[in-house]
Amino acid sequence: MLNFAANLSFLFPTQAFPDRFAAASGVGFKACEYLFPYDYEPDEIQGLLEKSGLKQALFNLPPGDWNAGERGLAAIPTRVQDFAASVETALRYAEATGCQNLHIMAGNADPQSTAMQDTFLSNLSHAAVRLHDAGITALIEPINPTDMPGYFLTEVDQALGIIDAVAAPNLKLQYDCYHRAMVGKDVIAGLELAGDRIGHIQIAGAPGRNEPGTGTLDYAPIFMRLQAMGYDGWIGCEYRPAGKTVDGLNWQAGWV
Ligand SMILES: O=C(O)C(=O)[C@H](O)CO
Ligand SMILES: [Mg+2]
Repeated sequence: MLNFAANLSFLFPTQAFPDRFAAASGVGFKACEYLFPYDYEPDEIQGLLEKSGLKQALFNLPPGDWNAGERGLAAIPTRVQDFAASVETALRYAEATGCQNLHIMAGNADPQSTAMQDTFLSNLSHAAVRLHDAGITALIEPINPTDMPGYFLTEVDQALGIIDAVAAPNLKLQYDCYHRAMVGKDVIAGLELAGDRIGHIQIAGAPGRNEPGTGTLDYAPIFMRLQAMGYDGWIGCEYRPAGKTVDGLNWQAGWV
Protein backbone atom coordinates (compact mmCIF):
# COMPACT_ATOMS: atom_id res chain seq x y z
CA MET A 1 0.00 0.00 0.00
CA LEU A 2 1.12 3.62 -0.61
CA ASN A 3 0.63 6.67 1.61
CA PHE A 4 -0.98 9.57 -0.27
CA ALA A 5 -1.14 13.07 1.22
CA ALA A 6 -3.60 15.68 -0.01
CA ASN A 7 -1.89 18.84 -1.25
CA LEU A 8 -4.29 21.49 0.09
CA SER A 9 -2.79 24.21 -2.10
CA PHE A 10 -4.07 22.28 -5.17
CA LEU A 11 -7.00 20.07 -4.11
CA PHE A 12 -10.48 21.34 -3.16
CA PRO A 13 -9.83 24.66 -4.92
CA THR A 14 -13.43 25.87 -4.50
CA GLN A 15 -13.17 25.69 -0.72
CA ALA A 16 -11.48 28.09 1.69
CA PHE A 17 -8.10 26.79 2.83
CA PRO A 18 -9.18 26.02 6.43
CA ASP A 19 -12.12 23.95 5.12
CA ARG A 20 -9.85 21.81 2.96
CA PHE A 21 -8.47 19.90 5.96
CA ALA A 22 -11.87 18.35 6.80
CA ALA A 23 -12.60 17.88 3.09
CA ALA A 24 -9.40 15.85 2.66
CA SER A 25 -10.06 13.78 5.75
CA GLY A 26 -13.64 13.26 4.57
CA VAL A 27 -12.48 11.52 1.38
CA GLY A 28 -10.04 9.29 3.22
CA PHE A 29 -6.71 11.12 3.21
CA LYS A 30 -4.62 10.53 6.34
CA ALA A 31 -2.18 13.40 5.77
CA CYS A 32 -1.88 16.75 4.06
CA GLU A 33 0.77 19.03 2.62
CA TYR A 34 0.60 22.52 1.14
CA LEU A 35 2.88 25.29 0.01
CA PHE A 36 2.72 27.78 2.88
CA PRO A 37 0.87 27.93 6.26
CA TYR A 38 2.02 31.47 7.05
CA ASP A 39 -1.30 33.26 6.56
CA TYR A 40 -2.39 31.52 9.77
CA GLU A 41 -0.91 31.22 13.27
CA PRO A 42 0.81 27.91 14.12
CA ASP A 43 -1.87 27.03 16.68
CA GLU A 44 -4.62 27.64 14.10
CA ILE A 45 -3.03 25.13 11.75
CA GLN A 46 -2.47 22.70 14.60
CA GLY A 47 -6.17 23.03 15.48
CA LEU A 48 -7.24 22.25 11.91
CA LEU A 49 -5.03 19.16 11.93
CA GLU A 50 -6.42 18.02 15.27
CA LYS A 51 -10.05 18.54 14.19
CA SER A 52 -9.55 16.74 10.87
CA GLY A 53 -7.27 14.00 12.22
CA LEU A 54 -4.77 14.65 9.42
CA LYS A 55 -1.02 14.35 9.89
CA GLN A 56 1.16 17.17 8.50
CA ALA A 57 3.35 15.59 5.81
CA LEU A 58 5.18 18.64 4.41
CA PHE A 59 5.15 22.35 3.79
CA ASN A 60 7.61 24.89 2.38
CA LEU A 61 9.86 27.42 4.06
CA PRO A 62 8.73 31.03 3.47
CA PRO A 63 9.63 31.77 -0.20
CA GLY A 64 10.27 35.52 -0.01
CA ASP A 65 7.76 37.76 -1.78
CA TRP A 66 5.84 35.16 -3.85
CA ASN A 67 3.51 37.74 -5.40
CA ALA A 68 6.52 39.77 -6.50
CA GLY A 69 7.90 36.67 -8.24
CA GLU A 70 10.30 35.33 -5.62
CA ARG A 71 10.44 31.53 -5.52
CA GLY A 72 12.62 30.92 -2.48
CA LEU A 73 15.67 32.50 -0.84
CA ALA A 74 18.20 29.70 -0.34
CA ALA A 75 20.41 30.40 -3.39
CA ILE A 76 20.18 34.19 -3.29
CA PRO A 77 23.44 35.75 -1.98
CA THR A 78 21.74 38.99 -0.92
CA ARG A 79 19.09 37.20 1.15
CA VAL A 80 21.17 35.08 3.57
CA GLN A 81 19.79 36.77 6.70
CA ASP A 82 16.22 36.52 5.41
CA PHE A 83 16.83 32.86 4.67
CA ALA A 84 18.07 32.20 8.22
CA ALA A 85 14.95 33.93 9.56
CA SER A 86 12.76 31.81 7.25
CA VAL A 87 14.23 28.65 8.79
CA GLU A 88 13.26 29.84 12.27
CA THR A 89 9.73 30.74 11.12
CA ALA A 90 9.23 27.34 9.49
CA LEU A 91 10.56 25.63 12.61
CA ARG A 92 7.85 27.26 14.74
CA TYR A 93 5.17 25.87 12.42
CA ALA A 94 6.82 22.47 12.17
CA GLU A 95 7.02 22.14 15.93
CA ALA A 96 3.35 23.20 16.33
CA THR A 97 2.14 20.75 13.66
CA GLY A 98 4.54 17.83 14.15
CA CYS A 99 5.68 18.23 10.54
CA GLN A 100 8.91 16.35 9.84
CA ASN A 101 9.52 17.40 6.21
CA LEU A 102 10.28 20.95 5.08
CA HIS A 103 10.86 21.96 1.46
CA ILE A 104 13.55 24.58 1.01
CA MET A 105 13.04 26.59 -2.18
CA ALA A 106 16.20 27.81 -3.90
CA GLY A 107 14.86 30.85 -5.70
CA ASN A 108 15.20 32.28 -9.18
CA ALA A 109 18.94 32.11 -9.64
CA ASP A 110 21.54 31.19 -12.26
CA PRO A 111 22.79 27.63 -11.61
CA GLN A 112 26.01 28.59 -13.42
CA SER A 113 26.70 31.31 -10.85
CA THR A 114 29.38 30.19 -8.38
CA ALA A 115 28.14 32.73 -5.85
CA MET A 116 24.60 31.35 -6.01
CA GLN A 117 25.77 27.74 -5.87
CA ASP A 118 27.99 28.51 -2.86
CA THR A 119 25.15 30.40 -1.16
CA PHE A 120 22.80 27.47 -1.71
CA LEU A 121 25.28 24.96 -0.26
CA SER A 122 26.02 27.15 2.75
CA ASN A 123 22.35 27.89 3.47
CA LEU A 124 21.40 24.22 3.12
CA SER A 125 24.15 23.24 5.57
CA HIS A 126 22.89 25.82 8.07
CA ALA A 127 19.27 24.75 7.65
CA ALA A 128 20.10 21.04 7.89
CA VAL A 129 21.82 21.57 11.25
CA ARG A 130 18.95 23.65 12.63
CA LEU A 131 16.33 21.15 11.42
CA HIS A 132 18.30 18.05 12.41
CA ASP A 133 18.13 19.05 16.06
CA ALA A 134 14.31 19.08 15.69
CA GLY A 135 14.22 15.70 13.89
CA ILE A 136 13.16 17.32 10.61
CA THR A 137 14.19 16.39 7.06
CA ALA A 138 15.14 19.27 4.76
CA LEU A 139 14.16 18.77 1.11
CA ILE A 140 15.16 20.31 -2.20
CA GLU A 141 13.09 19.81 -5.34
CA PRO A 142 13.95 20.14 -9.03
CA ILE A 143 11.14 22.10 -10.71
CA ASN A 144 10.65 22.16 -14.48
CA PRO A 145 11.39 25.49 -16.21
CA THR A 146 8.04 25.62 -18.02
CA ASP A 147 6.13 25.83 -14.75
CA MET A 148 8.74 27.94 -12.97
CA PRO A 149 10.97 29.85 -15.45
CA GLY A 150 14.31 30.89 -13.95
CA TYR A 151 14.19 28.57 -10.95
CA PHE A 152 17.67 27.50 -9.80
CA LEU A 153 17.03 23.74 -9.56
CA THR A 154 15.61 21.90 -12.59
CA GLU A 155 17.21 18.44 -12.78
CA VAL A 156 17.37 15.43 -10.42
CA ASP A 157 21.09 14.86 -10.98
CA GLN A 158 21.78 18.55 -10.22
CA ALA A 159 19.88 18.21 -6.92
CA LEU A 160 21.60 14.93 -6.04
CA GLY A 161 24.99 16.55 -6.60
CA ILE A 162 24.04 19.28 -4.14
CA ILE A 163 22.71 16.78 -1.60
CA ASP A 164 25.96 14.78 -1.84
CA ALA A 165 28.06 17.96 -1.52
CA VAL A 166 26.25 19.16 1.61
CA ALA A 167 26.37 15.60 2.99
CA ALA A 168 23.88 16.27 5.80
CA PRO A 169 22.05 13.12 6.96
CA ASN A 170 18.71 14.98 6.94
CA LEU A 171 19.01 16.71 3.55
CA LYS A 172 17.02 14.73 1.01
CA LEU A 173 15.37 14.98 -2.40
CA GLN A 174 11.76 16.01 -2.93
CA TYR A 175 11.08 13.93 -6.04
CA ASP A 176 8.18 15.38 -8.00
CA CYS A 177 7.33 12.85 -10.73
CA TYR A 178 5.46 15.53 -12.69
CA HIS A 179 8.53 17.78 -12.97
CA ARG A 180 10.75 14.82 -13.85
CA ALA A 181 8.41 13.95 -16.72
CA MET A 182 8.09 17.57 -17.83
CA VAL A 183 11.86 17.85 -18.38
CA GLY A 184 11.65 14.75 -20.57
CA LYS A 185 13.40 12.35 -18.23
CA ASP A 186 12.33 8.81 -17.30
CA VAL A 187 10.54 8.84 -13.94
CA ILE A 188 11.45 5.30 -12.87
CA ALA A 189 15.10 5.78 -13.85
CA GLY A 190 15.08 8.89 -11.67
CA LEU A 191 13.68 6.94 -8.73
CA GLU A 192 16.45 4.38 -9.12
CA LEU A 193 19.14 7.07 -9.49
CA ALA A 194 18.02 8.87 -6.34
CA GLY A 195 17.33 5.75 -4.25
CA ASP A 196 17.44 6.38 -0.51
CA ARG A 197 18.27 10.04 -1.07
CA ILE A 198 14.53 10.52 -1.68
CA GLY A 199 12.77 12.06 1.31
CA HIS A 200 9.39 12.89 -0.22
CA ILE A 201 7.53 12.22 -3.45
CA GLN A 202 4.87 14.20 -5.30
CA ILE A 203 2.65 13.17 -8.20
CA ALA A 204 0.46 14.71 -10.89
CA GLY A 205 -0.59 13.80 -14.42
CA ALA A 206 1.94 14.85 -17.03
CA PRO A 207 1.45 16.83 -19.11
CA GLY A 208 -1.48 18.88 -17.75
CA ARG A 209 -0.89 18.47 -13.99
CA ASN A 210 -4.35 17.00 -13.46
CA GLU A 211 -5.08 13.66 -11.77
CA PRO A 212 -2.38 10.94 -11.97
CA GLY A 213 -3.06 8.86 -15.10
CA THR A 214 -4.30 11.80 -17.15
CA GLY A 215 -1.74 12.98 -19.71
CA THR A 216 0.73 10.39 -21.00
CA LEU A 217 2.56 9.47 -17.76
CA ASP A 218 1.46 5.98 -16.62
CA TYR A 219 1.58 5.77 -12.83
CA ALA A 220 0.97 2.03 -12.42
CA PRO A 221 4.62 1.07 -13.05
CA ILE A 222 5.77 4.00 -10.91
CA PHE A 223 3.60 2.93 -7.97
CA MET A 224 4.75 -0.69 -8.43
CA ARG A 225 8.39 0.44 -8.37
CA LEU A 226 7.79 2.51 -5.22
CA GLN A 227 6.32 -0.55 -3.53
CA ALA A 228 9.24 -2.67 -4.72
CA MET A 229 11.65 -0.05 -3.33
CA GLY A 230 9.85 -0.23 -0.01
CA TYR A 231 9.13 3.50 -0.11
CA ASP A 232 7.02 4.16 3.00
CA GLY A 233 7.07 7.94 3.02
CA TRP A 234 4.29 10.28 1.96
CA ILE A 235 3.31 10.82 -1.69
CA GLY A 236 1.94 14.33 -2.12
CA CYS A 237 -1.03 14.66 -4.49
CA GLU A 238 0.05 17.95 -5.99
CA TYR A 239 -2.32 18.14 -8.94
CA ARG A 240 -5.09 20.39 -10.20
CA PRO A 241 -8.35 18.37 -10.21
CA ALA A 242 -9.89 18.29 -13.70
CA GLY A 243 -13.33 18.55 -12.09
CA LYS A 244 -14.47 18.16 -8.50
CA THR A 245 -11.68 16.73 -6.34
CA VAL A 246 -13.95 14.04 -4.91
CA ASP A 247 -14.88 12.84 -8.44
CA GLY A 248 -11.25 12.36 -9.46
CA LEU A 249 -9.88 9.99 -6.84
CA ASN A 250 -10.42 6.65 -8.58
CA TRP A 251 -6.74 6.57 -9.63
CA GLN A 252 -6.01 5.53 -6.01
CA ALA A 253 -7.90 2.24 -6.42
CA GLY A 254 -5.64 -0.69 -5.61
CA TRP A 255 -2.89 1.47 -4.10
CA VAL A 256 -4.44 2.51 -0.74
O1 LIG B 1 6.08 23.43 -7.59
C1 LIG B 1 6.11 22.36 -7.00
O2 LIG B 1 5.97 21.22 -7.55
C2 LIG B 1 6.37 22.33 -5.55
O3 LIG B 1 6.23 21.26 -4.97
C3 LIG B 1 6.83 23.57 -4.80
O4 LIG B 1 6.85 23.28 -3.44
C4 LIG B 1 5.99 24.78 -4.96
O5 LIG B 1 6.13 25.40 -6.13
MG1 LIG C 1 6.22 19.61 -6.30
